[in-house]
Amino acid sequence: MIGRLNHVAIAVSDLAAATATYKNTLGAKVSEPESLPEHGVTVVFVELPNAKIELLQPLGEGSPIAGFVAKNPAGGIHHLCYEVDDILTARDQLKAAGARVLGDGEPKIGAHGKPVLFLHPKDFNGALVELEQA
Ligand SMILES: C[C@@H](C(=O)O)C(=O)SCCNC(=O)CCNC(=O)[C@H](O)C(C)(C)COP(=O)(O)OP(=O)(O)OC[C@H]1O[C@@H](n2cnc3c(N)ncnc32)[C@H](O)[C@@H]1OP(=O)(O)O
Ligand SMILES: [Co+2]
Repeated sequence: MIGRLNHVAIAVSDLAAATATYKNTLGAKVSEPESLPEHGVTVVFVELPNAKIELLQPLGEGSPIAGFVAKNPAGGIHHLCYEVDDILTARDQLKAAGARVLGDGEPKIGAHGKPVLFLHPKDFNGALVELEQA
């Protein structure tokens, strides 16, 4: 069902500092920051030849990553995003298999303008999974 790895997300408390590390120390190509209030995050994408790294900073009240950043003040790997051909078919198969789809179960438009869903980390070996429609 899952296809390409789209991105690995790293949650941080200081997005500007993390962006500078990727740009200046690791020599990567980085995007401008983008605020996504409906996701409670501000994101910067690091463009690698074969995938992206998504740097995330909490945005606003009730950010879904606030607890994670509080527990990991130095930052930490937050989720893996896999591409799927049809997000609703994937969701329904995963629900039937007993996986917990987070939120209200309806896809939201993600950072790339495509529908995304999240799956509970405890159902996937401790790793939060994002699905993005290819
Ligand atoms: C823009 C978009 C895009 O790319 O297009 C994005 O990525 S937006 C990216 C931001 N949006 C999301 O992450 C949306 C989906 N995420 C969520 O709904 C939330 O982050 C949850 C996954 C439910 C976790 O929320 P929260 O930490 O507040 O809940 P909690 O404290 O009850 O945590 C429940 C248990 O899960 C663990 N836990 C929490 N976050 C985790 C993570 N990222 N990876 C692995 N485990 C994690 C906690 O340590 C705890 O374990 P113990 O019980 O063992 O202590
Ligand atoms: Co993501």
